[in-house]
Amino acid sequence: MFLTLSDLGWSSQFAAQHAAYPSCTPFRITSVHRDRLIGLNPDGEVPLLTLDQSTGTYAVGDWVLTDDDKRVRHLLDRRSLLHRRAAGTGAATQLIAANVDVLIIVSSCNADFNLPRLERYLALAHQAGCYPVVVLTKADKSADPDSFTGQVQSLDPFLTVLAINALDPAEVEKVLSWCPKSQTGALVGSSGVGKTTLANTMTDQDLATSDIREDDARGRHTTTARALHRMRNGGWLIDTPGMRALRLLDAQDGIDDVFSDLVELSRDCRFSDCQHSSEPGCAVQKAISHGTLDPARLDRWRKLRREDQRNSETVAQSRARDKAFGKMVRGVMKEKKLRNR
Ligand SMILES: Nc1nc2c(ncn2[C@@H]2O[C@H](COP(=O)(O)OP(=O)(O)OP(=O)(O)O)[C@@H](O)[C@H]2O)c(=O)[nH]1
Ligand SMILES: [Zn+2]
Repeated sequence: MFLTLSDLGWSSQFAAQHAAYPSCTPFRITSVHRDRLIGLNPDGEVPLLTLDQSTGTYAVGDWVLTDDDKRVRHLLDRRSLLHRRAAGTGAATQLIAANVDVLIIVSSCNADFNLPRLERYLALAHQAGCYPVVVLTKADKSADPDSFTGQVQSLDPFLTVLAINALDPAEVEKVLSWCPKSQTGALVGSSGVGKTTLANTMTDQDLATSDIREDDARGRHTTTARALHRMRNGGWLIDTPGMRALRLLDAQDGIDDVFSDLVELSRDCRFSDCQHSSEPGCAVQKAISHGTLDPARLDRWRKLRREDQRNSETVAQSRARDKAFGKMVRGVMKEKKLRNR
């Protein structure tokens, strides 16, 4: 199949950056490995090397410019970026995907349905710069799917919300229409909500078995998961293990976008640092007492902001917090011992 650069998501924004380095060749990154990248362009898919042999600053979906030896010379400015805190270790961030146009937030019309979780993903989409589309799967199993879409729509009347049966290609068309030809989508959501089912229907493939076999630097066969998949309609779908474990990071602005009604309200509070609990002149509490604001929404806003602050702490900050906590615990133990004497 012949693909042009624009089929791959190339746009005037990238072309303008390429113009400064006309002798370089553009590639879209389809997977990132420890020592090399895999790039795709109209001539096919090839391994690319970076100048310092590290790949941590690149993400699937990135556009890069290479020299004639297939070495990456330039990383083009991203339209959007999804990242997360690296698992287990301190505060290092891990890039998950770049240049994602549409973040498909998947939940289902059953026990998984959970508004706070949807708000978290919406904040993530806003922060990353992606257009959010909420897809509620298993509509065929629910007696009243409209009640679920209604709840999501109550978060934001302009939000795109689709309730579908992810196994039915005709219904999945509705999702595809929000991620048309040459646009890039990514799926997020909890385990079991139907991401794999949806991804398979969108790509007409069995993604679980679409790994690529290639020879690594030492000539061994390795099997790696392909991360950028072409969809039925000519769009692209990014599916990586990291995508499935996204947490909020530095998402203050994204959270405030999702809770813009609360941000607006708090501008009317008497104190600029109002915590909206029992301060006099609090516009948020006033809205709650007038019944125009659901107090649960205020709780969810607070909780998300706390979660984001905690995830965005630097290593030094989290050590200081642990140290302070240890000190507090030791103090309590000491006091207890003294009392028990
Ligand atoms: N009836 C019905 N079943 C669905 C639908 N979507 C998913 N399923 C079923 O739900 C189960 C879980 O779906 P998966 O696609 O594996 O879920 P997942 O989100 O990929 O889960 P992880 O792989 O754990 O992340 C499978 O048995 C699917 O066949 C739907 O819209 N309708
Ligand atoms: Zn207030």
